[in-house]
Amino acid sequence: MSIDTAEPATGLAVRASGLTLRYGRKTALDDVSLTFGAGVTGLLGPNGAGKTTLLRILATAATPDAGTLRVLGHDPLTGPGRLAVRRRLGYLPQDPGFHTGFTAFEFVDYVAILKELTDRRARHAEVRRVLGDVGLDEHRRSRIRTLSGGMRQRVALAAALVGDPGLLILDEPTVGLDPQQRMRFRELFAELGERRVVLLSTHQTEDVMSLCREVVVIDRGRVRFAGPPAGLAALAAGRVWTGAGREAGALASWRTGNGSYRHIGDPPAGAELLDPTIEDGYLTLVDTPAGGDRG
Ligand SMILES: Nc1ncnc2c1ncn2[C@@H]1O[C@H](COP(=O)(O)OP(=O)(O)OP(=O)(O)O)[C@@H](O)[C@H]1O
Repeated sequence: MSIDTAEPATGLAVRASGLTLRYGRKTALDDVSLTFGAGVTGLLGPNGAGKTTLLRILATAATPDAGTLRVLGHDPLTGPGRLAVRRRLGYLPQDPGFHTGFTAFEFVDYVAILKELTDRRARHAEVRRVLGDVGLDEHRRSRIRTLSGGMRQRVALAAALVGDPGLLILDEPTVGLDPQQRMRFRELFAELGERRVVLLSTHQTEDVMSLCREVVVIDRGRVRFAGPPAGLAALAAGRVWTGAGREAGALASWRTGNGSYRHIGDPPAGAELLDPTIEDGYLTLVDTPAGGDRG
């Protein structure tokens, strides 16, 4: 795929090598190397894994203690490189820091001004376009403080989409959304990923399955997996089975809707094996308490 945001020689949009970031004694990212290009890349990992820290570095909101980085062909660790990346970036942070007295329109317009959209008419048309894309056109005059959590999330996404940036970095964009909206957002992200670079962190393995070309799993600051979603599921091949009751030796076990149990780990001889999902692959990678029961 030819995309104006990727490096012509490699087709890659982001190349990170040896990224390390410490908060005091806590190492949040530990020698992280990864590359990705156009399309939607998912970032999975347990709470505290380092996802937000990594996204903040890629979005030029944090500086690593060590490592090298190329984003859209620029080095964001230099002043000019940082500016060039920021001009082509849409970032949805975990905590967008709204001015809650603003209306949805005013907030997105404010972000559009910061993004250097100077022509008023064209800017307002762009603000209406992105509010429409996230299904908020009717609520554009509502003050943010009066909107629900899911609607605020949509305002934040609209702000990230302003100016049609070549690189979108989205920190848990579907959190707090109802199933209909989540579906709608998946469609939107898939469409954006056709001609843009989209990196999104999520706890939803369904998002990854339905959307992502590549998935990166991080745990305790380190990359544990990088590859296509099917490759993540394949990690659990031969390690998922079903049975009538609990199994103490399983890595994780849970009761499913039909009353049977699904287990991950080393199956006993003669076990009825199941096709693994991405979630199964993920659970074999990240630490789960032995015999962990997810209800
Ligand atoms: N400003 C900070 N000061 C100290 N420690 C921090 C700070 N920010 C993050 N951390 C720690 O760094 C680690 C990585 O945090 P990060 O927010 O990147 O994880 P995450 O994968 O995004 O988690 P979650 O899924 O819960 O959002 C965690 O142990 C966290 O407690």
